[in-house]
Amino acid sequence: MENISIALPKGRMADSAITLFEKAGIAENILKDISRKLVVNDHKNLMKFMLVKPMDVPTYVEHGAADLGICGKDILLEQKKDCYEVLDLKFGFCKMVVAGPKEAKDSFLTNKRVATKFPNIAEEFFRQKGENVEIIKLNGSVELAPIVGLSEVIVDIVETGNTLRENGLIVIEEIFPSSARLIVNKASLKTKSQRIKEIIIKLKEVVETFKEV
Ligand SMILES: Nc1ncnc2c1ncn2[C@@H]1O[C@H](COP(=O)(O)OP(=O)(O)OP(=O)(O)O)[C@@H](O)[C@H]1O
Ligand SMILES: O=P(O)(O)OC[C@H]1O[C@H](OP(=O)(O)OP(=O)(O)O)[C@H](O)[C@@H]1O
Repeated sequence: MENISIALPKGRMADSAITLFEKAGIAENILKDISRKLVVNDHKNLMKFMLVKPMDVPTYVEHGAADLGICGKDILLEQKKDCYEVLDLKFGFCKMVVAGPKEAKDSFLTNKRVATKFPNIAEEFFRQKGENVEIIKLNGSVELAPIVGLSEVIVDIVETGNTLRENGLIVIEEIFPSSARLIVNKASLKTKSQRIKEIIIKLKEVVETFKEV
């Protein structure tokens, strides 16, 4: 039987991703060992789990350092890496939006400045609308940008809307909904086809069971 390696996202998606594999019976108890250790081997099931930054998951999978990975649809659309997206895992729900102060909704600005962690998504969104914008790449706390005059609007993730509210911003336009996805290395799907398909089927069963509850 071949060894299978899986890149899981650190951060807010980690618990749900780990629980999913445990519920599917793919990894038993092994994942509780993940704390500061970045790779955990389940020798019994010939599985290797690695914990990486969410933004790095597609890189590990594209290069084949991981056969499978879990990350948000937002990251897949931003990076457009060369791997297969095979399953919507139905957690990590959020929305990609354009947001800003109320005034920004009503005014049409030329050469608007857009602060974002997602420069490619933002660029493509405004290009399709025929709007000329300047993209300002940030790595976090994006809601600060319009407050301090770094940008007129932002393109960012919204879930509860609390961060926008607390910073006096509103949603101006929705771009797309996002949730966690299972991705697969293209070559692995051919060379380790049987094991990978078994894993996909087991995860799908868990995802569908949760949906019915
Ligand atoms: N507020 C949120 N609520 C629900 N899902 C979110 C939220 N923010 C982000 N997500 C989803 O979870 C994924 C991982 O987000 P997380 O904040 O853990 O990592 P990150 O954005 O790369 O930040 P960091 O730089 O802190 O690692 C995102 O790609 C997105 O799909
Ligand atoms: O609608 P809410 O439920 O308030 O969630 C939205 C916030 O969550 C994410 O930020 P994160 O917590 O990842 O921090 P960051 O600013 O460092 O990216 C996102 O970028 C928003 O800022």
